[in-house]
Amino acid sequence: MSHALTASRLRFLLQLREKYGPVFTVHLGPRRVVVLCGHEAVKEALVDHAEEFSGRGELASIDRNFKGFGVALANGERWRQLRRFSLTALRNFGMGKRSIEERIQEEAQYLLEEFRKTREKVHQEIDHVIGRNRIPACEDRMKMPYTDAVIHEIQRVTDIVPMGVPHTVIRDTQFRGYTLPKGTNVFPLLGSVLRDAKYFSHPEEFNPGHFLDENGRFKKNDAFVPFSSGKRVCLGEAMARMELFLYFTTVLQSFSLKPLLPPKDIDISPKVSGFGNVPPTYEMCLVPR
Ligand code: HEM
Repeated sequence: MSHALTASRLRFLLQLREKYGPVFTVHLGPRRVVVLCGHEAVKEALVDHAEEFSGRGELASIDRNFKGFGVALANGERWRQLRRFSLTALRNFGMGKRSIEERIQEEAQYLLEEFRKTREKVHQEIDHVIGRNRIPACEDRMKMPYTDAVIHEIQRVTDIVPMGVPHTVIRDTQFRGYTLPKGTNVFPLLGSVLRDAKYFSHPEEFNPGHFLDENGRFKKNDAFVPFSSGKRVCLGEAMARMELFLYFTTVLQSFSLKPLLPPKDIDISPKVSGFGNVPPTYEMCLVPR
């Protein structure tokens, strides 16, 4: 089992889902892991049973360094206090900007080809709402449903944390007729939610229409969970979403993005795919508009 998981973990787990349904158990060596697939199972666990599923599971590759410290990997009272403290700190100081900008740059490049098709409409919306004479502001987002939908779709398709970050149940928990003993690890497969065919009409395609109604207004989608959900939901979500918006509109206000290769020759498959999807690097031209 662990060999198959190393080779292509996510694909393998999704194959098991075909056979066993959206909730099943795998054994990773001595470790029992309950895997959750699709919007309904993930929401039922992380939101409807938020408290029980709020523990952080094991992440061998980084546990060695963190040793249970740090808000993302801590549990129990330490986690509660760190989370409260970090939220307040983020609100007060607006931290985390640099790291998020780096991620945004990667995502923007990853989607270059698909983005080409939608670029014109984003440019039009920017020119109409913001113009060329001032820098974009947070409030503009509400008036720019198409751009907002494009950014949502980029996050959905790039799917940067496809297997979620492991959780544990903090006490014995009844879930869909199963008993999960306290401490059972849980993988919420966020990628399977972001491509849940019940919630996205063309899950494998890049289509901003997934987030627009027939009148072109922004349409929320419950299965949009790149930041996960429930008590462990990404602490930086609000900041990251604002940064994404400001970064994209600021770049596209002044530039057109041009790939160096014909779009059909650009390989957008991730360079590494495990807990994170790491996009390949690209070269492109920023042409002043
Ligand atoms: C596009 C950018 C980002 C994405 C897609 C993302 C995604 C995620 C995901 C999937 C989780 C795991 C949630 C879970 O356990 O179910 C997470 C946790 C977390 N994220 Fe983010 N994140 C992003 C940016 C940020 C930023 C900018 C910050 C800090 C300012 C941040 C801070 C955290 C922290 C502290 C946790 C752990 C929360 C906890 O365990 O209680 N993230 N993020």
